[in-house]
Amino acid sequence: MSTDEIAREQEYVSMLYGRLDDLRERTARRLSATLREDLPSGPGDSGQALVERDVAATRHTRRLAQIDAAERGLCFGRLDLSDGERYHIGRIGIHDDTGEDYEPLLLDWRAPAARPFYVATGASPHGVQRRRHISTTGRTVTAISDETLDFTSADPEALTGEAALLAALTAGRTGRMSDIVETIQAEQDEIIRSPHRGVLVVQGGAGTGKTVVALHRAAYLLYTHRDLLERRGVLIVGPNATFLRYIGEVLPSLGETGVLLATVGELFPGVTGDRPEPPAVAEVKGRPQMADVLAAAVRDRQWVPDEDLTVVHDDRELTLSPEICARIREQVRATRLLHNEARPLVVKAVADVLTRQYAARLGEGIEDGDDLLDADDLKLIRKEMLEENHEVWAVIDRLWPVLTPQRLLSDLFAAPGRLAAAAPGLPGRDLLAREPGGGWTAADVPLLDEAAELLGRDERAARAAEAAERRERIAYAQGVLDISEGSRSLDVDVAGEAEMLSAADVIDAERFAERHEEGDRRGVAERAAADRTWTFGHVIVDEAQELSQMAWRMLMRRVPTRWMTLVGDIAQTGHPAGATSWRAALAPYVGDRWVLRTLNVNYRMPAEVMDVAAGVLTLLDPELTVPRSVRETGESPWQTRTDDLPALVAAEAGLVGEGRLAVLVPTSGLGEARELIVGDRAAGADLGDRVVVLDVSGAKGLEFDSVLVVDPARIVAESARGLSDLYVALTRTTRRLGVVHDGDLPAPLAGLPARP
Ligand SMILES: Nc1ncnc2c1ncn2[C@@H]1O[C@H](COP(=O)(O)OP(=O)(O)OP(=O)(O)O)[C@@H](O)[C@H]1O
Repeated sequence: MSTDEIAREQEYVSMLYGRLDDLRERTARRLSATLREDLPSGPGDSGQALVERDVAATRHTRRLAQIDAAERGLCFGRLDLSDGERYHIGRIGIHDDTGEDYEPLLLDWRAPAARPFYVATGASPHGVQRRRHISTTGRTVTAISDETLDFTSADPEALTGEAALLAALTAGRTGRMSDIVETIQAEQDEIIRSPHRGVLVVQGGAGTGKTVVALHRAAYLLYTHRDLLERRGVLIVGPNATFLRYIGEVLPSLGETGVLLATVGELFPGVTGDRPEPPAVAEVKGRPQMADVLAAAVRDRQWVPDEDLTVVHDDRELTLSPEICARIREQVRATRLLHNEARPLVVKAVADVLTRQYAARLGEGIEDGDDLLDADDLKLIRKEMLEENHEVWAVIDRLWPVLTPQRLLSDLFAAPGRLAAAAPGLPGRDLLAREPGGGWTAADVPLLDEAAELLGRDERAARAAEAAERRERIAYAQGVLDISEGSRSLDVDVAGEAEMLSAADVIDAERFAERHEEGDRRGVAERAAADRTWTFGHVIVDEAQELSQMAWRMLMRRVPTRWMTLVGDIAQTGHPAGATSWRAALAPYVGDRWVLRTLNVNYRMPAEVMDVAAGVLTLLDPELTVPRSVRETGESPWQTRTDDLPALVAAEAGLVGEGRLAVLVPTSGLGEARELIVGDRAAGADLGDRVVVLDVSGAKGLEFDSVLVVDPARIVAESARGLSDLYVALTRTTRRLGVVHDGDLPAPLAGLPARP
């Protein structure tokens, strides 16, 4: 490329950076003006004004974040169209606001007009004559590469911007995923921009870009449907916390914040499902039958005694017979109210029975005793009974206890009798037995969510919690007013200051607290994370094949519109409760109403590694398509037997220089391997480190410059879906692959050459 051409692009790119600087400065000025704005002091106005000011400040802050995120690689492409038009493509849109026409100077990559940059081919040029990739370092243009689109280049398998793509794919890994806006491929673009408003399933082999495509789809949808999605939020579900950290920077680098990233174990507010548990137990908990088990467990807590229950009120013994208890239970159940919501009816029914009995006792032996008390007297007796008699409440609590999801579940797991009653025919039921306490597992979380659905709100507790929260807010507001009052007295020596009204003069703590309630200032993601009943605008699930049926039920409740993007690979299912077919996993929720897209090009592994992984894939399922690699490295995967793993690891780490090395070991040997290699059983999972030691489930979705797979035969033998785990392990590398064993190699690895 001629230096003149680079100089011309440099001029344009410098102009764009100049505009970006202007934009940044203007937005920062707007933000500070908004924050300095005086609020009206009239009592009725300031609440609304405060909310409006917050909305404007949030908008400016977000815009500033987007501008900052666009600094690196602001402009990366140019389209020359056959009609003579020319567009530069970049991370955000910039318009010429000095002229009348508001000409686009830079097209946001997500704008419809930018699409040909990703999808135009010789066979289908979309009006494009030339596509140019512009590389920059800082604000300096360092290279330009052009593709001319004509029918002589009509290869259907052609890659878009091959040089730029290969440069991205061969770059060393950093332990963090990067965005791919500069090199999105046509098959990926189709998914990112899909207009489908229901369930979109993206099936793709290892390394086909499912994760990165899902994240860019989130950015695209936020751009295209900003109003809706900023209000309702976008949820991205990933397989584990390490993975969420790995992908955590992609959306911020595209200027998008405020998306909630969570694992299934984090979707029940107030609980973190991170207690370890054997896969066989998680499998039982993930079965769809658990929904019936929980429903039965709730019914089981609605008790009818075998014998009379007695309570003493005012020295008189009152009884509730089993028949009366059964009748109350049937009548209350017939209302079909949820358990906690129905409890006030039980309270009322029990109190009525006991009050009538008590009144009858009072009247015993007195002529016309039945009519001794009028309705008001009965009301008073009932009130006293409920306010003062703990025995009455103890009986109600036995007949129909207030249940939290946590209490229902821990009581169920702790009592074999309760388990047997709720799950009479459930194979593997005994595996569920567990002492109370000790935290929750990821598989417990969908069960807690299901239980919350079955139990409903305990109105009294909810009102008490709301009242407590309100008292706290008022106390806080009082504190704020006290401070403003205090600081005023410090400032009075300024002339005329004493005449100024302070907040405390015009508003009391309670009203001040109310104002703060009006606009909940937390971001959408934060509010959604704290609210179990929040429903999202869009939900993206990565490694979706790993979700159990109970987890699907929970997720579906979070997105009643079913607008979801599910990405995964059926061949990589490792969890024993995970999916073996998309159809089976989704049928209960959407029937056949879902759309499938596949990704077939493997961007991660070189062909040499893919060849080895393909052997495992074919064994797993001969029907599955082997993804096509886009490059070769000339480095063959190898195998070795060694007693000195640390020395091997050190040698391999030396070969990848600044890159990342992962040692993947069987789960049962994880602590031992970490001790051996990094000197600490609890360390070795920090992706910022040059060497990490993980088991296969911990490496799901991640990638490294080099991978050592240790004891593959044990990896296969140990896990529920052994070959799938081996496939995952072999497909984590972008460059080098070594297999370490003690003489026992799974068949597809038997032909590997010895370590050079
Ligand atoms: N168009 C692209 N341009 C540059 N890099 C890409 C492109 N598509 C994918 N990649 C890179 O390929 C690698 C694999 O992508 P990703 O992790 O999204 O694949 P995956 O299908 O989720 O893999 P797996 O299922 O094996 O975890 C990543 O490094 C990603 O950045």
